This record gives sequence, structure tokens and C-alpha cells, in this order.
Amino acid sequence: MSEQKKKYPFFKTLLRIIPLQFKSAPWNCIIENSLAIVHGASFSLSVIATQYLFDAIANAATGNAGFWDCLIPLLILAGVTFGQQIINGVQNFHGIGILLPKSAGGLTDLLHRKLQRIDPAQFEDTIFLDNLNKAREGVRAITMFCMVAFVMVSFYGVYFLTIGVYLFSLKPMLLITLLLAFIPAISAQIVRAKVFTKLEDQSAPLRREYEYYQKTICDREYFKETRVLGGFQFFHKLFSRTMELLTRKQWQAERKTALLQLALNLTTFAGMALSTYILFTATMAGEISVGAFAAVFTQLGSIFSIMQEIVNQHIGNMNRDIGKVVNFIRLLDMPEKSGTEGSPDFTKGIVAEGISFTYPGREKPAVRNVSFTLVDGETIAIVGENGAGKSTLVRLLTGIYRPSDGQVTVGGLDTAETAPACVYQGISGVFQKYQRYKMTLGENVAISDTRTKVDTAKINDSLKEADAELGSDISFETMLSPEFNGIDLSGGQWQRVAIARGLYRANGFIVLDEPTSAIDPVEETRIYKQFQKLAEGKCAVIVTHRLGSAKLAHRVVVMDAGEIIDVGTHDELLSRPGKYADMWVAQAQWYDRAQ
Ligand SMILES: Nc1ncnc2c1ncn2[C@@H]1O[C@H](COP(=O)(O)OP(=O)(O)OP(=O)(O)O)[C@@H](O)[C@H]1O
Repeated sequence: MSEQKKKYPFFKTLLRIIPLQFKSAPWNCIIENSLAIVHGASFSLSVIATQYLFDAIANAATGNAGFWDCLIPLLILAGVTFGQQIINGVQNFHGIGILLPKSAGGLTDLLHRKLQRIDPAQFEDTIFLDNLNKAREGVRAITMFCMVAFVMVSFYGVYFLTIGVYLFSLKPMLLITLLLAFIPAISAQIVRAKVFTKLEDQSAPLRREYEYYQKTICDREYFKETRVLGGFQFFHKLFSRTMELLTRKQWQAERKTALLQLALNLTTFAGMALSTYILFTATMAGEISVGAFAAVFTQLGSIFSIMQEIVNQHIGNMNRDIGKVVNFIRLLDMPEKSGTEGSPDFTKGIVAEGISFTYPGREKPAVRNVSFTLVDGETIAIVGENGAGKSTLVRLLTGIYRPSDGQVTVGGLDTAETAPACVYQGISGVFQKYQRYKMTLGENVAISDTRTKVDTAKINDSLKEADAELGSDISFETMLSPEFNGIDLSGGQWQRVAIARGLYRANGFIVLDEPTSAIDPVEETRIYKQFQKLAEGKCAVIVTHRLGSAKLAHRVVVMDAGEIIDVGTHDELLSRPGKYADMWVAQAQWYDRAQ
């Protein structure tokens, strides 16, 4: 059964998430529940104290009790009421101020760890991205959900158990009427759950859309282009339309459930009237004392409002959030990219045998039946037109994606069978879509090797090797982000920092996937020459459109429409007619100066 279709019943889901919540903040869960138990029991204590007080007053009126007989239950009642207020305050503060943030942190951590173990190819899949968006919403929902579940058992559970025993001892029918009054309300909540689960499923893609449109309007990375190209109105319209759609869906769900709520209120009103009647007739018939009548009568309002609070508010919210909670669990249940342990031995090189890969949502494979061997100490350049499959091949060779057909071995490790962390441990890469971390210059470089202690001399060397001359006013501590009180770099400077990051990481297999597009061709050739020196004795892959750089590699692989159409040295490929020779002629004038 696919993950999407797998069913998650309410109680099974609840049993799955309670241990997760408990693990994220064990002591706080214990404290919260203990407070809730005491708080719940205190309500019943106040009912019993009220009964004693009224009985004592009734007896005093007939001369059967004195002042002290009335004062003691009065003091007990005052003490219980005061204690209730204190416990309530402490419980609220602890629940909202401590337990909630702590467990939300724990669950977020769990989600992040899970994401690390999910196949990166999933991040290209729209359904997965929707599920991820839903699961993020689930972090907040799950914490509230569990808190309510705890409170239901430890506070309301204790309250209703003790008050139930008390009412039953007075008159069983009273308890039965109260319970029956809430059955229609509970059924209404089941319908509500279904409505909101469906709403959540429909909302996630819309939410992702409007979050994206909002980014195009407000984010710095889009700001210049959307203003200059006049895209603001366009994106604003899309944003408003998606928002409107989402709001309309929410409104429809709320309207549907609000009608049910109305029916619930009528039922509870009828239940309250009937209970009062039973209580009155029992007192008149002398079945219960005046004190018990007064205690129950004053409590009836509280019992109903607490029951309504449970059904309308808590069960209602739980039902509304169950969809989000299920999405969180669904993500946790996703298959992980795991495998056997091992260490790459790069003397065995990198071998691809008949590999193919198709992106989710695409029919044509991006890489088709590709085979080649990169021997130890060899540098290979991969060239080809846009969309030829170069970057996809690199992702397959580095184990980021697993081939749908064929086999890739990196230093003797089969990427489909080995734990990803083991495959990655000896690889360093600079990719086309490298990151511009909003961190200091030093962190931007050293982040590629968090396994070892930060080595400032090595950061310096890497920046030098990448020819990253950023200016005398920029040091390792300079924050590279205007959003965080720092400065920005030019496109070419960022690329050099990214290359330095790739060089900083210890490796046996280096990949440069065209990280030099913002650097002029002459400079690029210089960087690649330096890279070639660093790659000596290692396995290396260069992806480039500029054949002046491909020339530096031992062999060149030419790709077209996902397939390898030619392999050879630069000179071999030039000596025969073909795509490489055509591309070289078209680009030759760039390199005349660089020779
Ligand atoms: N995330 C994705 N989802 C679906 N298709 C994709 C995705 N990424 C790439 N493709 C498709 O896979 C094919 C190969 O893309 P790839 O990025 O590997 O080409 P490339 O040779 O590196 O291109 P370029 O020189 O433009 O960087 C293209 O047809 C592209 O449209």
C-alpha cells in the first residue's frame, strides 16, 4: 500500500504520537500531568465541600449545628478554591511556556533528522514537497494535540471520574442523563474531523503556492527582478488568488461544522434542563439532602461548560488537527535511504554501469544507459548542451540520486546498497546551485567539513586556491548577508567562496559542476588549472560548457539527450567530426587570449 493511501485511525495515531511527545520533554510531561491530576481532583473536592457547607447551614437554620460546624467546610471550600487558582496558573504557565516550546523543539528535531535520511530524489517530487509542508504544520499541531490528550486523561478524566462516582452515589439517573446529552455532540465532532482532514489535504499545495508567491514579492533574492520586470502586480495577483481560494475552503469547512455546533448547543441545553428536573424531583422526594442539591445545582453549570469545553473545544481542535498530525506521522513512516556501512577506496575509481534515471513527474529519463569508468587519479570533463543530463549524471556519480537502472560504485561502494553518509564521506563538490549561506566568510568555507575542527590556515589556503580576493575590508568574521547585518558579495565572488568551500573538505573524489558561470572564461580556465593541480592523484569530474576548461581534463565525456555520445581526449575529439568539434569551433575565439 502506498504511503499516501495508508490509513491512520485516530487512536492508533494518538498512541504513536504520545511516546514521541513524551520523549521530547519527559520531565515536563510528568509535571504537567501531575498538576492536571491534582487540579482535576480539586474540583470534586470543592463539590463535596459545598455539600457539607450547605448541609451545615441548613442544620444551623434548624438549630442542629453551630457556627464552627459551618465555618470549617467554608474554610475548606475557600482553601480548595484558592489552591485551584494557583494550580491553574502554574499549569498554564508550565504547559504553554515550557512544555509546548520544548516538545515542539523535540519534534522539529525529529523531523529534521528524518529528512536527512530520506532519498534526496524525493525533494524533486511535488507530492513529497506537499507532504513536507503538511508535516511542518504537524509539528505545532502534534504538540497541542498531545497536550490536550494528556489534559483529557489527567485533568478531565480525574474530574469526571470523581464527580461521576459522587453523582452516581447520589442518583445514578443523574449521571446517565448527563452522559447521554453529549453523545450527539461527540458524533458531530467525528464529522468535523473528516471535514478538517480533507481540508488539510487540499490546503497544503495552496499554502505552498502562496508562500512561494509571497517570497517573490518580499524576498531579497526576487526583489530586483520582480520590480524591474514589473512582476510585482503579476505575483501579487497570484498571491491574492491563492489566499482567497484557501480562505474560501477554510470558510466552507468552518460553516459546515458551525451548523453542527448549533445542533450540539441545543442538545446540551435540553440535557441541562432534564438534569435539573431530576435533581429537583429527587430533593423533593427526600432522596438527596438540601446540601447535595445545592452542591450539584451550583456545579451543573460547571459540569456542562466543562463537557462543552471538552467536546467543542478540545475534541474539536483535536479533530481539526488530526489531519496535520497524520501528515507528520506519514512523513516519519516514509522509507529511508539507508544501507550497509563501508569506506570508499578510491583506488577502485568510480564506475557507472548502464545507469538510467528519470525525475518524478517526467516520462523521459534525464540519464539513459550510461556506462563509464573514472580511474584513480583521473580527471574527466563532462560537456554537452543545456539539459543534456550532465548535472543529473554528477548526482548519480556522487550517490545523491540512486539510479533507477544499472549500478554506480564509488570507491568500490555500490551507491544503491551503501548508507549515504559512507558514500559521501570522501566526496567534495561544488555544484551549479551552490548555497550562499547567510553566515560569516569563515563559516561559509568551513561548513563543508564539520567533522573536523575549524582550521583557519586551511580556510585561508582554500580561499587563495579559489582566487577569492574579496577585498581588504572582508575578514573571516565578516557576515555575508545584508539580512543579518552584514554585506553581500558579487556573483563571481560568491562562486569563488563556494569553490573554496569545496576545496576545504578533505576528499578522494572532487566534483566541480559548473560553479564558474559568473566568472569570465579566462579566469575560469585559471581556476580549473588550479583545480587540476589539486585533483592530482584523485578522482575528479568537471562539468563545464566552456571547452577551454574541458581541455585540461584527461578525458572528455560528451553528453546529448541523457546519453554519452562520445568519449576521448580533447585532441581525439577534435580530430574527428562531431558535437565536441562543433562546440570547440564556436567557442575557440574565447580561448585564444588564454593560451
Ligand atoms: N528536478 C527536476 N525535475 C524534473 N526534471 C528535471 C529536474 N532537474 C532536471 N530535469 C530534467 O532533466 C534533464 C537533464 O537536466 P540536467 O540538469 O542534468 O542537465 P544539464 O546537462 O546539467 O543542463 P545545464 O547545462 O543546463 O545545467 C533536463 O531535461 C531537465 O529538464
